[in-house]
Formats: sequence, C-alpha cells, structure tokens
Amino acid sequence: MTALTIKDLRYKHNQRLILQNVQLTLEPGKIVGLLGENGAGKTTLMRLITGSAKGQGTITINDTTNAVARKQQVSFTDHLTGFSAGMKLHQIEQFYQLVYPDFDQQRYQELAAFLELNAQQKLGELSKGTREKLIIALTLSRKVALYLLDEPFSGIDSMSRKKIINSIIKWTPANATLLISDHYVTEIAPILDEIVVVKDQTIVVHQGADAIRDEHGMELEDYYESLYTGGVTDDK
Ligand SMILES: Nc1ncnc2c1ncn2[C@@H]1O[C@H](COP(=O)(O)OP(=O)(O)OP(=O)(O)O)[C@@H](O)[C@H]1O
Repeated sequence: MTALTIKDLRYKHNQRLILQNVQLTLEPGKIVGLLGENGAGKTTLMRLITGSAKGQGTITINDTTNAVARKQQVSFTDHLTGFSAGMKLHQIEQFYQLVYPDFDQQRYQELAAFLELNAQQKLGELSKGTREKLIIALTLSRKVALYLLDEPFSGIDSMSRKKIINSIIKWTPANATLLISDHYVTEIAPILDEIVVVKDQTIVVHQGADAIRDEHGMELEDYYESLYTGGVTDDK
C-alpha cells in the first residue's frame, strides 16, 4: 500500500493551466519536502490531494480514491478558513473533536503545551507565528495516513522553528507520511527523507535526500537551487 498515489493530475483555474501531468507516489512512513517557487502550485497540489480543489486525474490515499472517503485519510488545515476571529482555541479544539473521529485529544493537549498555545486566546488575537503553531497542533493531532503542512514555519521565530523541526518526527506517527512545503530548505533538510519539486506546472524531481547527497554530492538546498540555475540536469 502506498500513502499517496497521483496519476495524470491536471488542474486549471480560470482557463489557466496550473498543474499538468503530475505523477507522484509516496510510501508510508516518509517525511517529504514539497519545494517550489512562489506560485509554483504547492498549495494547489495540497488542495487537490484533500479534494477541496477538483482536477482531472486519479488521487489515491491509502487505497482510497473516492474524494469524500479520501478526506478521512488526510489531515490538512487550510489556513483555518471557516473559523471566526472570536473563536477561542479550546472551541476550535472542540470542533475538531466533533468533526474528526480520529482526533486525538491527548496528543493535541501535548502539542498545545509543547507549542505554548493558550486555550483561552481568540483566533483573531493570535500572531502569525502562533496561528501557524495552532495549525501544526491541529493537523498533527488527527490519526491519519497522510499529513500535509503548507509552509508551517514561515511566521515562526527561528528558535521556535528549530525546536519544532527537531520534534516533528516525534509527532508524526511511524507509518504515516508527512508532506511539508517550505522555503527554508536548509532548516528542514535534516528531517527530510525525500524531496518533491514543483516547477513548470509539474513535478520535476522526486528523489531521496540521501540519493541526492550521494549522486550529486550536494546538500539539498544547493541541489534545489541548481534546478533553477541549470547546474544539474535531471531527466526524472
Ligand atoms: N483559487 C484560486 N484563486 C486564484 N488563483 C489560484 C487559485 N488556485 C490556484 N491559483 C493560482 O495557482 C498558482 C499556484 O498557486 P499556489 O498557491 O498553489 O502556489 P504555491 O506554490 O503554494 O505558492 P507560494 O509558495 O507562494 O505559497 C498561482 O498562480 C495562483 O494564482
């Protein structure tokens, strides 16, 4: 069984082609970096995986292809849209408990403590970084096959970021796969098993982190940069 299989995915928005010919297979138990420039289509790909955006092609999570059933297998908190600014964090937690049978309250409490979230604070009062911490806590508190984190660290200060990155393996269940988009490749590089690069409307690279280091003799960030400067040709 694979954690995620995408075949021949194509997505248009307002007549504009955003993604095409996307093929991807992710095995269970991997931490995968989803890389790409601004506007490359990383968030769109995550929305297509969860079924909140509709494209052409087949997406299978844990053997489930049907879009409704698939939603139960993947955890993604899309910018907390749908929650009003006046909602307190404990109310959002209660909502998750109600809506997701796989929501693990104890895990949420542990994550909330680790991330220093205040249950009495209102969503609208949160700083950008604290909001991102809440998204991380909510997303990782479900028990699913696939977790998606979309640029989870962009507003978080560097000390907290290091602390969270170092612990993310601990918070991801052993057989689950975590797809994490980020611009700070250097920081997340030590925890990545694989990278996926979205460029020119498709996935141009899907390779193991160790294979990149071995084959190209480069650190992930240098390899990633080389894709834009023409330093490495990759036929994949
Ligand atoms: N619902 C939508 N409304 C407007 N534009 C959209 C929508 N969905 C996708 N797009 C367009 O699709 C392209 C990909 O956007 P997306 O947000 O997926 O990129 P990204 O790789 O996540 O970028 P970033 O790193 O800046 O977050 C952009 O050009 C964006 O304008």
